[in-house]
Amino acid sequence: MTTSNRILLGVNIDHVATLRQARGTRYPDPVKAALDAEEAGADGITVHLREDRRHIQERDVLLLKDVLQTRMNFEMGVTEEMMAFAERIRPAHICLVPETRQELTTEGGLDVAGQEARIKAAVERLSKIGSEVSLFIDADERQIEASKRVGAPAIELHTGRYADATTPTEVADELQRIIDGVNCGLGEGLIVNAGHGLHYHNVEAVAAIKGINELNIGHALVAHALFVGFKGAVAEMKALILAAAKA
Ligand SMILES: CC(=O)[C@@H](O)[C@H](O)COP(=O)(O)O
Ligand SMILES: NCC(=O)COP(=O)(O)O
Repeated sequence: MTTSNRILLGVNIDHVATLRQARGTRYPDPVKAALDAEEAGADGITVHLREDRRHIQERDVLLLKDVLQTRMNFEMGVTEEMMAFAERIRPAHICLVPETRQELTTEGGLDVAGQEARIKAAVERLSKIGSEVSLFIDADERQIEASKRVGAPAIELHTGRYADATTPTEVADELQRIIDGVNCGLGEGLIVNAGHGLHYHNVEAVAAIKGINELNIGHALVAHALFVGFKGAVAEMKALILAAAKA
């Protein structure tokens, strides 16, 4: 079981593309944001190519594939279209996420336990191209154990409920759920990542959980970048999570 306090920052650049798509312009370019993020200390770049293409486009992923110095974490729904695209791109990491067109954002984790055969087949197929496959799931023992059974080497725990919690009791309960999930995942021998809805005011408690490998953060970084620039936003977040992990 890993109890290292080294923690990685995966920078999600989806919402740089959201701004571009809002006007159909060429700017801001998520590829430029990715390169700035790397210069500012990002350990990897996360992109979610949604079925509805509301932010990231194929063009972005193809360019990133050629220019990234770190590694790509490619988030995708479990569809034939995305499986074929991933096989073409061969990203270092693939995170399988649940997806619906109507949702405002990724509202819950992938139901691995409810569709083990389908997810197992996807994990096996994507592992063949050399990608490390992770499953974006709720911090729920049933889902974590199912993730292990389907052969995924990694999981990413959905921190959205923690981020949305409003009362101190709710926040404490949701944080405890994540802590239990991390320990359960590590106990199963999985690499445990976490993300969604993390920002400058709620990230430290999650970064302080021993054994978390990587936090994927996007929306808050893009928002803060409006005021301090993308490099500044990434550097601030990186400093915050490293300090919390060491404390
Ligand atoms: C899976 C995940 O948590 C991120 O990809 C996030 O979903 C990106 O933002 P949107 O959900 O707004 O597309
Ligand atoms: N997988 C979570 C992610 O990549 C970033 O989510 P958010 O910080 O944009 O909510």
